[in-house]
Formats: sequence, structure tokens, C-alpha cells
Amino acid sequence: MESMGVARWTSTVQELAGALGKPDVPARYVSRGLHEDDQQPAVAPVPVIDIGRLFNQDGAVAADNEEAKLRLAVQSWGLFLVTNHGVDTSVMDGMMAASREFFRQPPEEKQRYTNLIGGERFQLEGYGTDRVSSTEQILDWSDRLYLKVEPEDERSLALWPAHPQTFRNLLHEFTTKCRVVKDGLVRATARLLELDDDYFVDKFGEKADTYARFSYYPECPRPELVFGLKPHSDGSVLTVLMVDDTVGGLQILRDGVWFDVPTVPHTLLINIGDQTEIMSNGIFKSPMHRVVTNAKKERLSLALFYSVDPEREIEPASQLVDENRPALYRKVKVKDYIAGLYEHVSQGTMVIDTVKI
Ligand SMILES: O=C(O)CCC(=O)C(=O)O
Ligand SMILES: [Fe+2]
Repeated sequence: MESMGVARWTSTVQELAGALGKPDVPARYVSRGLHEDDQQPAVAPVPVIDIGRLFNQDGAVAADNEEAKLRLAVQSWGLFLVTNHGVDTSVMDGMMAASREFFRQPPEEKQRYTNLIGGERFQLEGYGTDRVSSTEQILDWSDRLYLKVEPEDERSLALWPAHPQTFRNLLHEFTTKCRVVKDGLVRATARLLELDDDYFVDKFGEKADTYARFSYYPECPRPELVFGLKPHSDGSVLTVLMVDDTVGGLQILRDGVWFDVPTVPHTLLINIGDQTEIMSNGIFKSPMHRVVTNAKKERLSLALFYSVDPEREIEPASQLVDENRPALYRKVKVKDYIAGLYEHVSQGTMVIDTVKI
């Protein structure tokens, strides 16, 4: 479908934003009505967890306290901030600066990493816009650089920016440190569910894949009409997110109300993904979130999506299923789930609904 000329959308949002001389946006980007929900959202009081303490089982009292915060976080918002995470501030700042520099390059430089094969067939990895499957699809006000970072031997280094020169090393360093954060968090999550500590670590498998998504949100002349990213939940087990600390935009839905997610320099944001919701049999929910646009400032984020080996199947943990709480999700192959996710995201629907029993 996307290879049909009619569905193609070759201009990136950045080019479009740069070319716009008047305060308007093409109709294809308009995804909400004027004044639909124009009340200033409250800031979500999401927990801030010191994971140095959480992971340190020797300091039992301190760890208990952090574990209580984690329990609260995953049972309420499904999203939390982490400090003391072991990723050097120089790596975080360097990675953000290098990504900004990548997106600031002229279009022809970035096109060397294009996500369109032969100029038209969409592939997951590379630089460009999201997949455009039909002319009816409402588009998001963001460009992306999407790269597989794990397994390391499956990296397509040709699509990793060579400029700035620091980019590749920083991304390698960042993902190496974030892997430790992810492993510790899935162990802590398993403990909360009274599963073996390594329950999720083992589920991931040797061929588990991790994708990095750099999102670039240009200034948008009509932020009240256009989303940087439409409401969605992540298809991952969990997502580690590093956001611009100078401009907000991420919002989270709770009980039908949208809240701003706070930004705190040098923290990482963690959100639970659909694969955890399925494996925890719905005890932990994958939160709906979205990104709003900003009229005056560009914004950047980097998400790492941690997923189970695509060839494996996931289902609710048998320990979490009994006659009082039957399985709420059916077994699904991860590869099929993720393929469904891309389809649903482009149509603005929820893939998790397709596996609910
Ligand atoms: O840019 C952000 O803050 C969030 C990005 C996000 O939700 C995603 O990439 O799935
Ligand atoms: Fe997301």
C-alpha cells in the first residue's frame, strides 16, 4: 500500500515547517478540533525513584521505600522518573546535542539515512517521517530517526549518522548503560508481581530487540490543532525515554484526563509498555500518552523500546491467572503484535484491544 504513489509523503515535517510562511498547517496534520481540550493540563505528580537504592538490596530499608514508590508508579501512572541511574550526565547531554546537530543538518545530508527504499518503500530503520499507509492518515508533527540498537550484531551501522562524529559512540554508550537500567527494572517489576526475579529477563531471550527512536518536533504554527505524536501506548515491555529538558510536550492520560509529564534534567523517564500489560495479565497497565506541539520551540526526545524476541510468543504469566482472575489477553507472537502496532498507530486505533479476551 505504502509503495503506491498516491500514499507517499516525501517532505519531512522539518522541511514543511521551514517552508511555511503563514500560520497554517496542511489539513493532513489536523487531528483535533479547535478548543477540544484547551484547558491547561495539571502536571502529573509521577513518582521519582532512586534506582541506585532500588537495585541495592543491601540497603534494605532504603530499597523498600523505593520499591513502594515503584509499586505505586506502575499501578497508577504506568510512568515514572528515575534518578541515580548510572548514565553519565555527559553521555546524556552529549547524546541530546549530537541528535540536535543531526537534525539541524541540511536535508540532503539527512537523506543519506533515509527510511524510504528507492525513494518510496518504507522501512522501519532510518531517517524520515512515520510510515504513511493511506491518504486519509492523519500525520504527526514530527520526524524520526529509528535505529535497531540490540542485538548489537544486528545494527545497520550504515544508517547510524556519521555526523556529528560522536553520534555512534554516544548511542552505543547510552544504550549500554540503559540496558542495565532496564534489566534492574524488569527484575524489580517481577518481584512486585511475586514472580521469579528473572521472569521477564528470561522472557526477553537472546534475540530480544531494542529500537531507538529519535523524535524531532519542529515548532508548529497551530499547536492547538496538531499533535507531535497522537495518543498511543508503546508496544514494548518498557520504554526508557530521555526528553528535552528545556521544553515539555509529553502528556499522559489518567482516568480520562490528560496531564503534563514533568521534565527534570538528567532523569530518565520510564513507561510500562503493552508487553508488560499482557504478561502481567493487566495488573500493570501500559499508559496512553501523546506529545503536543509548541509554537515557539522545537523539541527532541530519544526513546529506547525494549521488546521480547520477535519470534517468541507472550501471554499472561500462568502464576497470575486463576479462576478469580482469568487470562485477560490471548497468546500472541511478538512479531505479529508489533506488525499490528504499526498498522494501528497509523489508523489511530489501539492494537492491545485486538488481544483482549
Ligand atoms: O517525545 C516524547 O516525549 C515521547 C515519545 C514517545 O512517546 C514515543 O516515541 O513513543
Ligand atoms: Fe510512546
